[in-house]
Amino acid sequence: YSVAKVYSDACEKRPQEYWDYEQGVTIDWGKIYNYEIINKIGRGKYSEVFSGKCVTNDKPCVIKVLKPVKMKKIFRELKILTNLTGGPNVVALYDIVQDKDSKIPALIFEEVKNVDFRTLYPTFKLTDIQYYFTQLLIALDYCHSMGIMHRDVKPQNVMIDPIERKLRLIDWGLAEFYHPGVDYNVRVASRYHKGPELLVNLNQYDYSLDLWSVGCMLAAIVFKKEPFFKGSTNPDQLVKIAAVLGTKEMLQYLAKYNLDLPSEYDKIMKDFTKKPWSHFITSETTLAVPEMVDLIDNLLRYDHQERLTARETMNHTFFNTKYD
Ligand SMILES: CN1CCn2c1nc1c(Br)c(Br)c(Br)c(Br)c12
Ligand code: NA
Repeated sequence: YSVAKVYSDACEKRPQEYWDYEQGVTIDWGKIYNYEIINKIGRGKYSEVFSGKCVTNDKPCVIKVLKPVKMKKIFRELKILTNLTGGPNVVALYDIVQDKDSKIPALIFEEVKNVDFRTLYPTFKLTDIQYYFTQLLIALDYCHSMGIMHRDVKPQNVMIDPIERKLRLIDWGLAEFYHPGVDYNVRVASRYHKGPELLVNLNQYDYSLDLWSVGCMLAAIVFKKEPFFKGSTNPDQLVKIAAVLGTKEMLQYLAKYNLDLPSEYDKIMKDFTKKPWSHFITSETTLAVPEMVDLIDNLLRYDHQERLTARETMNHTFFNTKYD
């Protein structure tokens, strides 16, 4: 049994209609003809994404056309977006429209002039990491305080416009409301950013899952290894984590929660010694200052209960140190 260290009552202290998306959502549908598609900018498992224009005010927008999935999942994303929109560094939802014949909903968002992380991150100095990760943590502390886990934090879902120094957390399609004691689906997040809890079927996870993903993002930037844990399959993802955090430590983690190592690991798990973070420091990793290494060490913990919360992370010495 595991309960979130913070914000465990965020949903129960709000009215049922705040978090209960099962009973459907009253959608105030906008007009699809108010929006023009300009071109396709992305496609995912659950959606196709286009740059667009709002014809009433000539403002650029992003149009996320949902692929036909269960209405329950659509209701969940809509409820979460309407609860969070307007919150700090959460992508703003402008409108919800429906394609007449296909009935498929499309979400209209504010546009972020995003620069791809593979291009942007290598340019980061310590001051940029301090600035942008503070903005990301503000978004995460906000959604966690609103009783919502994002569950898909990764560079592809963090839009950054370096000109305006604007950051927006996007893609709330896997986000979920947190209730203590609920067993959640472990098939969430994207492989390289999946927390150990998802890989050992610890279903009663919480907001701290998102902080594992933040740790993965920081380690990849600072140790110049994108992604930091690169599993070829979900089971291999845990092997890659154990190769760094240690196998003995993993077994101690499993024992604490009375979990057995799922059988798919029998043939692939090896007996790894825990690596000190100094193992990843080279003459190239100039960003790996002691405060950053300590921060990563306090995020990349097997045990989700040991990880820093979003608020604790923002208050870590790394963010309060002046680097020239
Ligand atoms: C695949 N790409 C590239 C840029 N970009 C993509 N998906 C986006 C979504 Br969903 C939103 Br909402 C916003 Br805002 C931006 Br910008 C997006
Ligand atoms: Na989105």
